[in-house]
Amino acid sequence: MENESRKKKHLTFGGCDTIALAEKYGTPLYVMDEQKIRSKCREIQENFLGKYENTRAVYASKAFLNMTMCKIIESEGIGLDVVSGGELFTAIQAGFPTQDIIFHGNNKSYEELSLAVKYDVGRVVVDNTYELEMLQKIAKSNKKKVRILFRIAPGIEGSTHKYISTGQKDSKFGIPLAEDQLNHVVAFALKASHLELMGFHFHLGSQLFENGIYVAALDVLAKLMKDMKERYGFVSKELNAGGGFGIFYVEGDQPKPLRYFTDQIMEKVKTICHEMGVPIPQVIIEPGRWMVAEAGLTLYTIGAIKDIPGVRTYVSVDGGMPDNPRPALYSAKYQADIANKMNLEKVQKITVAGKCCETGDILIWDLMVPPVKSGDILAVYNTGAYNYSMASNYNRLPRPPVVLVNEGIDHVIVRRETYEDLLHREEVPMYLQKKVKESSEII
Ligand SMILES: Cc1ncc(COP(=O)(O)O)c(C=O)c1O
Ligand SMILES: N[C@@H](CCCC[NH3+])C(=O)O
Repeated sequence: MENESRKKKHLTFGGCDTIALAEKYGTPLYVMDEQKIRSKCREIQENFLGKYENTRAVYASKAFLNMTMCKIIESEGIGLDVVSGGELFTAIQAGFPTQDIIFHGNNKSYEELSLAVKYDVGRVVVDNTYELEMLQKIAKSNKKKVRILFRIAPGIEGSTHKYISTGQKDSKFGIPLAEDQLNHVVAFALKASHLELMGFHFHLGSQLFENGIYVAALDVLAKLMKDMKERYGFVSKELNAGGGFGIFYVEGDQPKPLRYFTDQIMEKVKTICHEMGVPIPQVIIEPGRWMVAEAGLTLYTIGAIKDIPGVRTYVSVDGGMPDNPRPALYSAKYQADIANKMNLEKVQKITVAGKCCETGDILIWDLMVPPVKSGDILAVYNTGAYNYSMASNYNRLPRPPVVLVNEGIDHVIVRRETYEDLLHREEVPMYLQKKVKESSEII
């Protein structure tokens, strides 16, 4: 009976009572639902990998990465996109098959590329000439042949926040569509003894809802592929259309099923190849947010409540911009509920503030909730992407743990940071450690 009433009042997630999770692990707490991640993987299998021949999907691990996530992704037959030595190291430590890893980034270092070459990463997506020349040298000294794609900047802009738009001409990512630059890199790669050019890549941006921009970018790529075929006889074996598929955060967001994007991409690629008289290359997608955002929930405890009559009610939680910098960075919006009052009517408008010394540390403006009290638990939805992975220790706040829930069972996959962790890498120079002289020594 008591269980039933808890169930009615409490939010459940991944088969777990969120209030019980908050009591067990404390707050703030990231909760990830394994089944939700796996169902996205299955959607990819059914609507893309299983539907079209010669296709590949990699998960953009910058959205949410740890060794457990590597294991889940590997078990679902999906590859991994990494953008740094740290992400690559995590995947290697988790035993992820390195041939299924694609390495991205606009400024990969010598050390990062060396790690990629040493561990036989499947593809390196080369972003610029500097990297191209360095990679050839590293591959040569390791006596290995590295398979590469070129990332191009197609000059196509999606409708999203400008900080997460990447396909436009004026972008730090990708090789510009300038004939001399393109010819230079392609000619270099085709001659390079230790590189094998497989094709091209673009990534238009994040939280995108329209498939038309993928088609427009493929039109740009078609022209490039024709030029390269005519000039060098080079025919792309691979074409990577990036990620960016949008998800639902708040009213107004209109997410589409994966096939809305992938069917259109495949149809366009087929048409282009038919017109060019070349075989259809392997088509690759790299979703990040779409795979994990909805699988995540963040739990907070409500502390101070400040009512400014006639203005607004600030309700402060025990986390904020360090565990979710997205509202401060991109004016991102979220929905939330009071997890211990799910059966009550929403009659009060509040603004959810974080606990940092920043006026901009506001998680949600104007949220309708039931009458709220200090000690209530706030659950913020769809925080699975770019929250844990972008978390910081601002104001010396220890980062929250990540608990994986799966049909009623919970496991800690990342433990909570401690104050000791915060001091872990610190050293005080010897000269500052000297004690102040005793007064008897001075006089
Ligand atoms: C190269 C590349 N691929 C894939 C992604 C994944 O993007 P999203 O999380 O929006 O799917 C990103 C991030 O924007 C990216 O930079
Ligand atoms: N960090 C961004 C997404 C960046 C995607 C990578 N290029 C976000 O939270 O929306």
